[in-house]
Amino acid sequence: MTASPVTSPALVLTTGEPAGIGPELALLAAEDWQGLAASVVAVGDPELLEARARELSLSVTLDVCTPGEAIAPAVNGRLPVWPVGLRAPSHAGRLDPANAGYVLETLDVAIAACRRGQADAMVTAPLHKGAIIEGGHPGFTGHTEYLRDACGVEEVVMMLATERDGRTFRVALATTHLPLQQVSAAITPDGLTRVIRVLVSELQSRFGIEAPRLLVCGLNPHAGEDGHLGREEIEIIGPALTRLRELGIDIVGPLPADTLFTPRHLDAADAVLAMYHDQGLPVLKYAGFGRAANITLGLGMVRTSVDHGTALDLAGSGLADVGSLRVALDVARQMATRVN
Ligand SMILES: NC(=O)c1ccc[n+]([C@@H]2O[C@H](COP(=O)([O-])OP(=O)(O)OC[C@H]3O[C@@H](n4cnc5c(N)ncnc54)[C@H](O)[C@@H]3O)[C@@H](O)[C@H]2O)c1
Ligand SMILES: N[C@H](C(=O)O)[C@H](O)COP(=O)(O)O
Repeated sequence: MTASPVTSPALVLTTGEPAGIGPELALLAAEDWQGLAASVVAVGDPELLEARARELSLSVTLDVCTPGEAIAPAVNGRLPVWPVGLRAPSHAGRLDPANAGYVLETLDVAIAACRRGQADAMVTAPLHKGAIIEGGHPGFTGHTEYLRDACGVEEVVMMLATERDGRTFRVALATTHLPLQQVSAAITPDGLTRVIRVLVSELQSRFGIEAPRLLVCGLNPHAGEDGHLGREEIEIIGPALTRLRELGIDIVGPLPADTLFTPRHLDAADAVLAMYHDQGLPVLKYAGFGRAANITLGLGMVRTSVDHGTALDLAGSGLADVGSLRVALDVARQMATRVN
């Protein structure tokens, strides 16, 4: 059955780590939605949000409502909220792992709303992974993996996107949140094949790119220097890409990562696949920090997030930049408008 396009999607926005900048960014976005053609509801503790609005003299009225009510179109100066109660009092800049369950509950509420079709997309403000782990969830590594498990899918892909010289610059990751020491072992032919299939399929269905061209990074310096500086390119990455090319996927690589991120290569590509977090994301964030969105592909629903973390050093100061949250909201709106 062909899905019908949604013209003004409903977005559910989780407000993230309560001691971080997430709550104030949700309020800042709501002060002026900048014409966002969507309905939006935030998920979080209303008293916390009220307190942050007061402390920062933000002119936002909270409308506390329940998930039973329809999500209302975004109106400047108003923030509808589905209430979730803090587990412990929260102070800007001071983490308390006792609130780990609160943060995860906000995610569960948003996931449930998307899965039952009440929301068309979820947008997440930053959480603090360490606080969740210390709060009794030792296996937690990030939204991406939590959402993968909650949605019951085998593979998801983290992709960050920003605008660069009038084009969209996208960087996806073959591996996400794991120690560097474990990266090489985590790169397998099957894993790479699954990641690239998800990436290609979602670039087609969610972004309307009929035949995406991918650039794939090598893992080692100079893509292994013909095996003299590492053999993953010869034994794992290269053969996996060859098989995918035989299936008709347009892939270039493995290329040396140090020179892949130059206009000559990037201008002809729809996305870059980096082998690990800090191979790809520093480049993307250098190009567009504060103007990028983090997108989880392969969930069967739309999820976007900001390009930054909890910024505990800025929480409560009013100095945090709301730019990336605005981009994350708008990318979610666009994705939910294209496919639902
Ligand atoms: N989407 C997410 O949930 C997400 C994304 C990235 C990091 N994190 C988590 O956030 C926590 C802190 O991570 P970190 O310290 O590496 O990165 P961070 O992004 O919180 O902070 C890095 C630097 O960027 C600045 N910064 C961040 N957001 C900003 C904003 N909106 N405006 C202006 N300056 C901003 C901070 O002040 C700090 O100097 C970690 O637990 C990390 O895992 C979460
Ligand atoms: N890797 C992300 C970044 O650097 O922006 C960040 O840690 C958030 O990841 P999740 O969306 O999985 O929490």
